[in-house]
Amino acid sequence: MAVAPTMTMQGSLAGLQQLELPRTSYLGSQLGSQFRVRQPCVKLSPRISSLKLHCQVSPSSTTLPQLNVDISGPGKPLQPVERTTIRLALPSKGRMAEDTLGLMKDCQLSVRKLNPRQYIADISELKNVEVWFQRASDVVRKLKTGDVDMGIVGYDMLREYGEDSEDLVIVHDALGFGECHLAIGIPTYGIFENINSLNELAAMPLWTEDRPLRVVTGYTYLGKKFLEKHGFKHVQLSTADGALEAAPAMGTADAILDLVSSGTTLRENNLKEISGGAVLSSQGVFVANKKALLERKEVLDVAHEMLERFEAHLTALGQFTVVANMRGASAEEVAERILNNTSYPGLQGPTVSPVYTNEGGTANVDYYAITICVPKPQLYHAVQQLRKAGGSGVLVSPLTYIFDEETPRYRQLLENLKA
Ligand SMILES: Nc1ncnc2c1ncn2[C@@H]1O[C@H](COP(=O)(O)OP(=O)(O)OP(=O)(O)O)[C@@H](O)[C@H]1O
Ligand SMILES: O=P(O)(O)OC[C@H]1O[C@H](OP(=O)(O)OP(=O)(O)O)[C@H](O)[C@@H]1O
Repeated sequence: MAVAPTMTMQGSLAGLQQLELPRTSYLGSQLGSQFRVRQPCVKLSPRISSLKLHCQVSPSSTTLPQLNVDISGPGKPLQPVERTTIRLALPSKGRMAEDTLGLMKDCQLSVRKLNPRQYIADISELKNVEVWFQRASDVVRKLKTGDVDMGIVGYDMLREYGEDSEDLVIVHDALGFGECHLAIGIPTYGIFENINSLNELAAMPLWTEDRPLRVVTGYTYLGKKFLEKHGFKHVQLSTADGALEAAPAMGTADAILDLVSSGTTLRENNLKEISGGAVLSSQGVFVANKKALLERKEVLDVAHEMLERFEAHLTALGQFTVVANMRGASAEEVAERILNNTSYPGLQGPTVSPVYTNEGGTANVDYYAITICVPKPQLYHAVQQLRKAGGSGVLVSPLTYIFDEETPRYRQLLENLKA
């Protein structure tokens, strides 16, 4: 992809209050070339003296070029134009994109892209919500600036690009996909053969100002903080976009700092993890811009609804409803038998209800139906316990959603917003 030179518009912005860049507009006539603009709308201060437009263009490309707008001059920072729509940013590619859309679908949130080439979609169940597909790093950046209100991203990316910003607040911290950890990897051979902990790595006399420990990583913010905190004095961090595991064998780095999931990539490249070398554990998280939640009730309401749907689905994952009939003297007696003889009483306790038969149209108080909820690995054990306690006709069905009372996560969110 060819990179176009930076273009600068100077001196023409004297009285310009607002520059509208609708998604579909072309700035061709002004710039002498055609650019489709992503940034929907920005407001400029009249004190701004120059506008720089950088972009990547490929005449043959079918994808939309990215346009970044930098403002120079003594102007005030850009203020996003007030908008009434609620923006949700989702990862545009890779495993996180697929898993995120899978979660949304499982929660009955249908993300509809009007056109596969577009970066925007809607959700039929959530009116007034715009979905913007972005690279993970941009999801975080745009959450920070308030250009989007909510987003889903890996916790690793949130920490790396969020840079501990107070403008971001986690609404759900465990979406159940993208599970991995960020860790140091060093060679299993050569001078590292007997190095098995971070302390041992830091204490190697080899590292000096002239010959620092060279670490290649996509996580320079987290990596720098982590290594400094653990007493590394002479470190040189470099970045690469992928295949970091090749760097030590190529001789371009001593160690890597990258994501590990199964550990296969490390192993197959003769690298190992070391004790104390894990920076953080990560999985998909649901994040929001704090100001948007505090100042726009409609954003908080949508975040609440999405949180409830996520919780209901994730709590139910791997749980089964078990229904059995049981003879008994009374509902209380049956409930007591369940509580005393089984390990799975249900959410608050067993549901016990009388079974009505056709005989004479009266309640047959001898039989009760009981309902409990059991995690998948314990299913067979639970059925055995129920049978022992007198249960028969046991029916098992998977649970789709568990909507509990107000979720602890929502209470926590409200607390965090007060802080
Ligand atoms: N091996 C893995 N197992 C599980 N989750 C992973 C793994 N590798 C990465 N992830 C998670 O998926 C996210 C995206 O990783 P992936 O490698 O798919 O992105 P990418 O396509 O390289 O991203 P981009 O190019 O947009 O920066 C990571 O930030 C992390 O949260
Ligand atoms: O422990 P493992 O299960 O082997 O996974 C770890 C690998 O997964 C990620 O790469 P990915 O497969 O996303 O490719 P990438 O290097 O292009 O990001 C990560 O960067 C590691 O290389």
